[in-house]
Amino acid sequence: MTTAAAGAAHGGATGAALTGEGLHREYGRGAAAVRALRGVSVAFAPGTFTAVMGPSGSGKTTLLHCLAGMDRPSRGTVRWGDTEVSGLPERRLADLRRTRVGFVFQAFNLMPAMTVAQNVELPGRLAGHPPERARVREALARVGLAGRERHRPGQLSGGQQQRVAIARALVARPEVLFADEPTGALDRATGHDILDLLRAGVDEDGQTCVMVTHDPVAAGYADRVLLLADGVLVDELVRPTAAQVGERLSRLGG
Ligand SMILES: Nc1ncnc2c1ncn2[C@@H]1O[C@H](COP(=O)(O)OP(=O)(O)OP(=O)(O)O)[C@@H](O)[C@H]1O
Repeated sequence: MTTAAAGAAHGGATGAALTGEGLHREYGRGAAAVRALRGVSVAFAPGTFTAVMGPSGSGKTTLLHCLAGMDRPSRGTVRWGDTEVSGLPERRLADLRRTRVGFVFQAFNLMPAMTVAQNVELPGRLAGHPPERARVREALARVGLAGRERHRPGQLSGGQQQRVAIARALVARPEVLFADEPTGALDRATGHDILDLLRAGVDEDGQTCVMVTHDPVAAGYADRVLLLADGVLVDELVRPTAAQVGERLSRLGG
């Protein structure tokens, strides 16, 4: 399957892999209320890599969590392909989340007492659907960790641990991979390896990837950069250089 065909297979009627429409997210009430998102509408085409940037507190993580079904918008809708997920009951949402989206965090969030293979299997096992051994091996090979199945996270470098986390996120073959500062805990060279890996997933497998980052160089790996300020989408840059991103970001005070 070509990248375009793989991507199209993941899209909904609108052609988008993921859409957020009129997203608002308020925390707290009354005078103490924080309006983290104030009407964000955005669509992500299948097989594209998008970076979300903006000053600290602009709502990047809140947006990612709402789009990934880890948090619920106060208003607005989220769709994965054609499926509207923002109004689903928690259990149904949890089931869908397990198969349709993957999430990678800055802190790799691996279980130190478990082997690499057990970590990759864990989300499926907890949900009562452990992935087949061959799938786990394949996911680890895809991130360059073939043969490391029996190692413990503590025996791996930070970059290798993040690769395990990516394999864990990809083993269920999700339509969208979300990453929140995936290189934030890594040195620059290791960070580039991880970004190369995310980029290859998009180019070679048709993966749709949405990544929050503070780093203009990391954003330079994306096809598109969304800029948030004060809970509002203020700009969109297509295939920007790191210098363009840095310049635009500094104008926003980021
Ligand atoms: N659980 C919460 N309760 C109350 N306020 C929250 C909560 N989570 C986030 N906020 C507030 O919502 C706003 C947006 O936060 P968010 O973490 O989405 O921003 P961000 O752009 O990801 O920030 P950073 O770059 O610093 O990680 C901030 O003002 C934050 O303090």
